[in-house]
Amino acid sequence: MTQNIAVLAGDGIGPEIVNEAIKVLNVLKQEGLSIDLHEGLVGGAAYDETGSPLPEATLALAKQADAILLGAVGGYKWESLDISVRPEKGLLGLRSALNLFANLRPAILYPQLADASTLKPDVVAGLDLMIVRELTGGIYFGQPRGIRTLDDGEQQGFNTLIYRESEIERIGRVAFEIARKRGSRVCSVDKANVLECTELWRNVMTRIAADYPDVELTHMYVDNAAMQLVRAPKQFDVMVTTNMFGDILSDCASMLTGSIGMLPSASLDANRKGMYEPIHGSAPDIAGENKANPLATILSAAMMLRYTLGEADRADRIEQAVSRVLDQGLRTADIFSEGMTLVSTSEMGDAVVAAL
Ligand SMILES: NC(=O)C1=CN([C@@H]2O[C@H](COP(=O)(O)OP(=O)(O)OC[C@H]3O[C@@H](n4cnc5c(N)ncnc54)[C@H](O)[C@@H]3O)[C@@H](O)[C@H]2O)C=CC1
Ligand SMILES: CC(C)CC(=O)C(=O)O
Ligand SMILES: [Mg+2]
Repeated sequence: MTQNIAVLAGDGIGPEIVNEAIKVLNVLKQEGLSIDLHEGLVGGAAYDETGSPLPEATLALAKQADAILLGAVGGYKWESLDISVRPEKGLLGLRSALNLFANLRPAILYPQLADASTLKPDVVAGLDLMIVRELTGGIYFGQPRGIRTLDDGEQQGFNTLIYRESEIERIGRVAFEIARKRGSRVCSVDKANVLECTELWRNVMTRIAADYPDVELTHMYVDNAAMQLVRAPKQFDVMVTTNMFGDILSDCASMLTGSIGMLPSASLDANRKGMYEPIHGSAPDIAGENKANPLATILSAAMMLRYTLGEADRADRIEQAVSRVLDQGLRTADIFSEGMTLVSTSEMGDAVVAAL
């Protein structure tokens, strides 16, 4: 049966990087992968065209699709309108509407990129950690929120960090299940010494750990976790954490692998329907220059094949093709080092296609 993929390229470098992932998917399609790609508008591009960053047509397309491939949203032009990423709008609206609560962000060091990592080669060699980030709750969604004017005329900004036990439990179980297939260790990251909401997070993680006696659970405060990530990242197997902590820690972890342009992600609902996107944003500072790294998006397409489309072998092949291209010494600017060959976004995509 043909599976339908909604392709939402978005803004900034979004269309450039998604274009390269589409090239890769089209090669697989030509050799028998049964998928149809359907493009839709999201973010600033959608706002300019329709007046909404998440038009009804896009939401319907995403809901009907078997999987979604997304580039990135946002940019200077739309920042003041806060339209592209806020809850109920744009990207966060999409994640919420589709109940994509489980965000998997693997940080894997390709050995060829050891010299691009911000850490010393012996500290990162063999790095393979999975950040499991809660994606539809926490402070990015909590109510009340806003900016209000106080009686004395001063403005006050406020947000709410809020989690129900059931929200914590379901993301915790995702992390434990993933750990079972990996190194059997979960580190739950919170700020339970200061924030009651994450004290509950810690309690729930401890409670459900009893159902996974084969998995070791540890807890770590987020400030220490940030430090440990850049000190000795190989101590971690699976990290599970809240929406905002996971957002920040995954950007941090990306640099251990050489660049934020290397980290893919899967955002899954309870049935493993998913949206797949690089962890980075729309990079307006380099948009339109054909120099963004498309590998995170290509690797996100591989995750889509593995997690939602049931095509693990083809996912493996994409990952192997990426590895081969790195073996050839091809590097976009963000992962470039002396002696390597500097390539553009589209040249990198072409090279992955050739390696396939
Ligand atoms: N998932 C999404 O759609 C996200 C959207 N955003 C939005 O993106 C816009 C820019 O946000 P920033 O904070 O600048 O974060 P960003 O991730 O877009 O960029 C941060 C830095 O990383 C670089 N970078 C990012 N992706 C790259 C790639 N593939 N290859 C090479 N270099 C890359 C950029 O050039 C920039 O210097 C904002 O409007 C923000 O709201 C930010 C994060 C995620
Ligand atoms: C709208 C933001 C929460 C997007 C982001 O930074 C991310 O998902 O990594
Ligand atoms: Mg982020």
